[in-house]
Amino acid sequence: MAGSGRLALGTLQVPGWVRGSSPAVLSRLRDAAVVRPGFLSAAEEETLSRELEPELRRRRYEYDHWDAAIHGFRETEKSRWSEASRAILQRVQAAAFSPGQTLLSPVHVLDLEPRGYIKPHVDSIKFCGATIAGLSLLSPSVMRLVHTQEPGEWLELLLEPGSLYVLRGSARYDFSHEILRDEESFFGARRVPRGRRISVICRSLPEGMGPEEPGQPPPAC
Ligand SMILES: O=C(O)CCC(=O)C(=O)O
Ligand SMILES: [Fe+2]
Ligand SMILES: [Mn+2]
Repeated sequence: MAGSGRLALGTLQVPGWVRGSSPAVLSRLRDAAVVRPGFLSAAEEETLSRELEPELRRRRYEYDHWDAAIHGFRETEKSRWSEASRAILQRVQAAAFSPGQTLLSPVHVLDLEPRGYIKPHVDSIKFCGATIAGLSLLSPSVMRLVHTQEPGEWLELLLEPGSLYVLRGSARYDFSHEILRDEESFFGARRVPRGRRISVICRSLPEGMGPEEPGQPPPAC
């Protein structure tokens, strides 16, 4: 629907950037899988990509063995940020996490090349808490969530550059998430051509884990 960006499904208002297998799933995950398009201003997108580019460029894209979750990527765990980027990350924290949640302190930065993609996985419950929040830069992509016990239950999120997504609770624990490869990158009938995509991902620590002893998150966390 032009203008409102929302589609009425019965009484349920579904934003134009979320699709699901049924109104029941959409309704159930309404607060658990959230996308905020345009969360970043153009200037903020520029701030982040400018800061990340030199660090990422030093690394090589990896094409891991057959069972790895992520293909065609390079990544870094970043602890030191410019003041401007810290302000952006503070906004992510305020928008996605509750005051009681402690965040994993290095922020995960993932650079997917145009052919790169992420296979379905659930982030390790040992190292990551109930909330995952990600900023997308450069290229749009489609994130698909599939229920781990009921494969007919799914949700798709359209992640435009500058958007923020949040997965929490059931969307984080009961559904796998993946980023579709270019050949499969459709949001319904709409083709979403994949270019290089950078994501900046904040995660809460598992409950009961203090910030001093976060352990070493595995690469797929
Ligand atoms: O790139 C993203 O937004 C998600 C990355 C992801 O799923 C992970 O690193 O576990
Ligand atoms: Fe993940
Ligand atoms: Mn990861």
